[in-house]
Amino acid sequence: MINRCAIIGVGLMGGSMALALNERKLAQTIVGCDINKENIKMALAAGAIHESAGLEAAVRNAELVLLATPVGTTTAILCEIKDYLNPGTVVTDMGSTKQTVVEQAEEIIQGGWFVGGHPMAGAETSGFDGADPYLFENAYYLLTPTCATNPSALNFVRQLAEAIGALVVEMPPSRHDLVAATISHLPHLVAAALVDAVALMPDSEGALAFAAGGFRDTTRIAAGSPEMWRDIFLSNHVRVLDALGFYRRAITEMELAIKNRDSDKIYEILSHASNLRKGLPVKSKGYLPNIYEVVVTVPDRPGIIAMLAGLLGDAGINIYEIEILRAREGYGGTIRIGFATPEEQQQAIELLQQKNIRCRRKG
Ligand SMILES: NC(=O)C1=CN([C@@H]2O[C@H](COP(=O)(O)OP(=O)(O)OC[C@H]3O[C@@H](n4cnc5c(N)ncnc54)[C@H](O)[C@@H]3O)[C@@H](O)[C@H]2O)C=CC1
Ligand SMILES: O=C(O)C(=O)Cc1ccc(O)cc1
Repeated sequence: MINRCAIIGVGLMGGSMALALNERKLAQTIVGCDINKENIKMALAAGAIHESAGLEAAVRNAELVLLATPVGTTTAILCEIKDYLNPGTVVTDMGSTKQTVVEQAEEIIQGGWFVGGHPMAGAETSGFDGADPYLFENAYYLLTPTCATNPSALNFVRQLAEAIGALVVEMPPSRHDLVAATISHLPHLVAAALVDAVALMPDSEGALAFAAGGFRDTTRIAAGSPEMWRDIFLSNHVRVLDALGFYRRAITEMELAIKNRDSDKIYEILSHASNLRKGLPVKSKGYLPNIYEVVVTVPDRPGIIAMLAGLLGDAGINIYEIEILRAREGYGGTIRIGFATPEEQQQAIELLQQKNIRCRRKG
């Protein structure tokens, strides 16, 4: 158990970490530090942090200092706290970019006690309000040690990430930044550009209102914090521009195929992408195995979800996840239920059919 853990920035990520540490009783005292008093208030009220303090008081005697602020603030915060750390205090961050941050952190925090970290889980919301103790469950947690990293510090952070349910993968900071640029930063850039593209359309007013699921799915992340994403693009500008180059190549190939009315080429590009996309695990979080889904159509009645859950629960069938796909008020809706095994999926279908509930296997 960690005696005293300081979390700088108790927004979505720092708040989730605080909740996760408490949930698993991994830290005796968690002290939060944040310039946003609202987030501190919420974190204290939720019992996520036990105390709040300014930077100096927060990190004094802490065994672990965890930075969860926008990446543009990391270096300045490290400079401000470095003189108040005990020898051997482990310092880690949760920022989305690594190379520059790690280079600078290793200059500031001597002895290899800084370990770069990046949990590959999150949301488009920010602030403590959206914090979730299970955010890191089954998520990849990337660590970016270098030859300067102290092995005990690395081990400490690895064990912590594993203890909150994450799967740790180590990679060099430069590799991290290229991977993150391609699978995370570029998608954000594209999502933002897609939303802005609508505004470029002649007579665009009102067009957004017609957006169906596809537009919503591809642009969800565009609602993310502009401050956080500005810092990410600035900090990882080299790799983001590389990723943009890959994207430009893909777009140009498609543009040419459409210009040439090249039906085979368009089909080839789309089916290549479709196959790659279908190969992703159903859950957005990395390494989870497939889940086995059943789609249920039910009338719109109060208590209908409780009825479904009760029916399955009484039969000992565990619901792994549940989502309302569509609903028409007063009529009915479609609900997707996920199970961990094909056996449970089959049992659920048989049970629901016995009760004359419309359902089908998905996928
Ligand atoms: N949002 C996401 O999905 C993910 C974010 N990250 C990274 O985690 C870090 C935190 O992001 P979020 O928690 O989403 O942002 P957030 O906006 O929810 O929380 C950041 C918190 O840091 C505080 N803060 C800012 N400057 C500060 C300073 N100088 N001193 C003390 N507190 C300060 C803010 O007031 C805020 O409460 C960022 O570096 C981001 O790149 C990493 C993975 C996922
Ligand atoms: O909202 C989502 O789906 C995300 O992908 C969140 C996210 C944002 C930034 C990161 O560095 C990692 C994950």
